[in-house]
Order: sequence, then C-alpha cells, then structure tokens
Amino acid sequence: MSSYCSSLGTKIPRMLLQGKGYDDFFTVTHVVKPGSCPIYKVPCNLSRQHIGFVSKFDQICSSPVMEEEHKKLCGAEEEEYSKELEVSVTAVQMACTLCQRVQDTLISNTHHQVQSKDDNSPVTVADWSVQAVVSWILAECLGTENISIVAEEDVQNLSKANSSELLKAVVETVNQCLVEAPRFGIQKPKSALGTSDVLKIISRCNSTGGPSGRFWVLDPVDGTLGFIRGDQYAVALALIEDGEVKLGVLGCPNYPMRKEWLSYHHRYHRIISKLTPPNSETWNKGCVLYAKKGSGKAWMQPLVHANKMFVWPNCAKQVSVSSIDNPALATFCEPVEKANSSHSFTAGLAHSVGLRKQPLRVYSMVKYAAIARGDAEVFMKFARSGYKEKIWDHAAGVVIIQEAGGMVTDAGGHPLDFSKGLYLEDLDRGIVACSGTTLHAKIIDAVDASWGSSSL
Ligand SMILES: Nc1ncnc2c1ncn2[C@@H]1O[C@H](COP(=O)(O)OS(=O)(=O)O)[C@@H](OP(=O)(O)O)[C@H]1O
Ligand SMILES: [Mg+2]
Ligand SMILES: [Mg+2]
Ligand SMILES: [Mg+2]
Repeated sequence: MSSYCSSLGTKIPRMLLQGKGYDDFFTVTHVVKPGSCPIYKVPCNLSRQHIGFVSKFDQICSSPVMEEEHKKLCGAEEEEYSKELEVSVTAVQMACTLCQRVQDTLISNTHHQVQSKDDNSPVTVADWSVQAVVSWILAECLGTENISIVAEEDVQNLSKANSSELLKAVVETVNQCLVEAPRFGIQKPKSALGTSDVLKIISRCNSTGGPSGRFWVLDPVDGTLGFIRGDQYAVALALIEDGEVKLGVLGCPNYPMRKEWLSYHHRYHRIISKLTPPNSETWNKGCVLYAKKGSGKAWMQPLVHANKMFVWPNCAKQVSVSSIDNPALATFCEPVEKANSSHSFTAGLAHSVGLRKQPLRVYSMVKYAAIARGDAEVFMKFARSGYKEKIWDHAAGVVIIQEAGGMVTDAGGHPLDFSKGLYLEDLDRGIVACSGTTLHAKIIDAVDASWGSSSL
C-alpha cells in the first residue's frame, strides 16, 4: 500500500490532482469524512474534481480490487474518459435530485405538470428540466463547443402559446436545481437562467447521432409512466464515439442500494400507497450505476440526498451480474406495459426455456440496472412490429450490463447498433439481455423456435 493513502499530514502527489507534469505534493490538512471512504481537503483552490481524485485515490489504496487502477494513476496517465465519466455521473446525480422533488409534488398535483406528446406518450416538467440541467452541466464542464447531444425531448409542446404555465414550471425547476450545483462541486450560474436560456439549452440537444464522431445520448426520464405513477424510472446518459457506446450512466432514484428494499417498494405501492415511506436516506433509496467500455467493471454509488455534499466517487462499489445460469432459478424482467412489449410472447418463451418465476415487471431502464447488479438474470423486450427502438432507451443500460459481465443482443444474437442515427435500425425482432452466455443462448434459440407461431 502506498504511504500517502491516509489521513492528516498525508502527502498527495500533485500529479494525481492535476494531471501530468507536476512533481510536488499537497498535504492533507483536514479529513472531512473519516472511515472507509474518506474525503480529504487539501490547502489550495482545487476544484471538487481534484479533491475527488484524492478520495478516489484513497479508495484505490484501500481496496485490493483496484490496485491496478492505482498503478495507472501513479503512472500519472489520466485514464481515458475519466473526466467525462465524473461529469456525467455528477449530472445524473443532480438530475435525480430534481426528479425526486418533482415526483413528490406530482403525487399531490398533476395539473400542469404532465402533458401528452403527439404519440400520446406522457412528458412532464421533469423530462424537460432534466434535459436542460444535463445539457447545461455538460456544456459548462466540458465546453459548449465539444458537446453534441441526442436527447428525447424537444421544445415544441413547451413553446406553444397555451404552455406558458408549464414553461414557467420548467424554468423554476431548472433554476432550483442549478442553485444547488456547488453541493455537487459545480459553480452555479452567475444569475438565474431566463426562459429563452432554458429553451435554448433544451433545444441544443438536437444531434441526430450517426456512425462517426462523439455525441452524448440522454433519456432525461426513462419510464415516464412509472415516474408519474410514483414508481420506478431512470435518468440515462451515455457517450457514443464512432458508433460505439463508451460510457453509460443510469440514475435510478427509486431503486434502493439494497435489493431487499426493492420488494418493499413493490409492496409499498400495491398495498399501502397512501402512506409515507421511510425517509429516503434511512432506507438508502436510490442508486446510480455506471461503466466505462472495455474496463470490465461496472459501479454503483448511492444517490446523494438533500443537503449532503457529493464527492466523487461517492463510495462507489463494484457490481456484477448474477452467476445463476439455471433457468428454473432465474428471474426475467420486462416492461410493465403490454403495449411496449408482448407479455404473451415472453410468457411462451419463458415456459419453453424453463423460466419458472413470475416476471419482474419494472418501468424503465431500471431493468438493465437489475441485471447489472445481479438482482435478475434476463431482460426481454419484444415491441410490436413497426416500432423502432430509440438509442436513448438502451445505450447506457447496454454498456453497464456488458461491463458487469452480461450480454445484450437483439433476438438474432447480433449486438445492438448505435451507429445508425436516432433508432436501433435493423434490430432483429427484440432485445435480449442476460447475465451470462448459457441463458442467453437458450433464449435466442427459443425465440427462433416460437417466432413463426407468434403474432408479432
Ligand atoms: N409502443 C411502444 N413500444 C415499445 N416501446 C415504446 C413504445 N412507446 C414508447 N416506448 C418506449 O418505451 C420506453 C419505456 O419502456 P419501458 O421498458 O419502461 O416500458 S414500460 O413503461 O415498463 O411498459 C419509453 O421511454 P420513455 O418515453 O423515456 O418513458 C419509450 O421510449
Ligand atoms: Mg418519453
Ligand atoms: Mg425512454
Ligand atoms: Mg424519456
């Protein structure tokens, strides 16, 4: 273990804090939070990002699993995409805080906050507000000129003459969130954003993706229906470069760190939905999962709760897929809505491969998170024919499952192709994500066997 990995008086090489080319040291003067995931202060005007490195570095020193990364850091090579990862996780953490606040108010007042889009799907103040906040943070932290974003929402409905109340609510929600930026180590805007600023940052997310270059993919609220119903939803952000997903971040504000609480959440909604749940902090509600392509690791950190400081990497722990490969013991998840995926087709498939448990129907990309965390083994989605899956509904989840050790393909066994624009063009029938190759192969074979007799 390194000599500079703990406590007061600790010397931290400047190169770890500010990248290559420095050979002097900062001395730790203050332990903000002692314990297994300490946060240190160093005596200079370092940004949170740098202090974050200190915290990360300490974790690296104290965890044998991360020795390798420790070496990389000591080698002073800044890891590829490390800044993008930290910024995107921070943005998702802030977005989740925003969503929690809106979800709490929605339950008591849905009036101006929910709208229907042209395809009849719902959109809320939270969808637009998260898109604005994430767009603002990415531009602030990475430079406007470097940012190209594909995102779900546009400002059409928001700019209509009869939407002024809604727009006002979005502007307020965005400013309320950004005022808290310093808690996340980001400078807040010099003054509150005006209506035209907010419309501009939402509509700046107008990239159409494609096979070359770098762009972010954002689903500001995935599972909007679950969000409105007070249930599961996710904030999903991914970075795609030359058609390949390089980073994925999934914020799951109602998915507790501890699996046991998930069933509590279901019971709570079915039986006692009128009662107030335990305080979100005490039951460790909410997590953020993330992974970097090719790292072979996926991580989960708790959601930061009201008034608490977010310091990267926020006590992240590694997650991995389940080792269960016996279908009889496996759990499969699927969309809640029959309109989004055929429940009868997956029931037939489940039966033919020997999946015996009841399906876990969960809104949103929380299904991808459940597989990555090892809480379920299979995710299947078979949309009606003619429906084209959008890249923002899958990009973040796919890379997180892959790096956690799982496998995601279309129903023909081909990788999902994120290089074709806004949609997963040429997707063969549906999506199959599994914790391992054995289950995956069984399901792909079963799809082929039962497809002909299905009405899909
Ligand atoms: N007809 C149809 N078929 C398939 N998929 C559709 C369809 N309509 C919408 N969508 C997309 O599904 C996203 C929600 O997927 P879920 O898996 O969360 O579905 S469910 O709400 O649990 O039923 C949902 O994402 P959000 O709009 O972000 O909620 C949509 O992009
Ligand atoms: Mg939507
Ligand atoms: Mg979605
Ligand atoms: Mg959405």
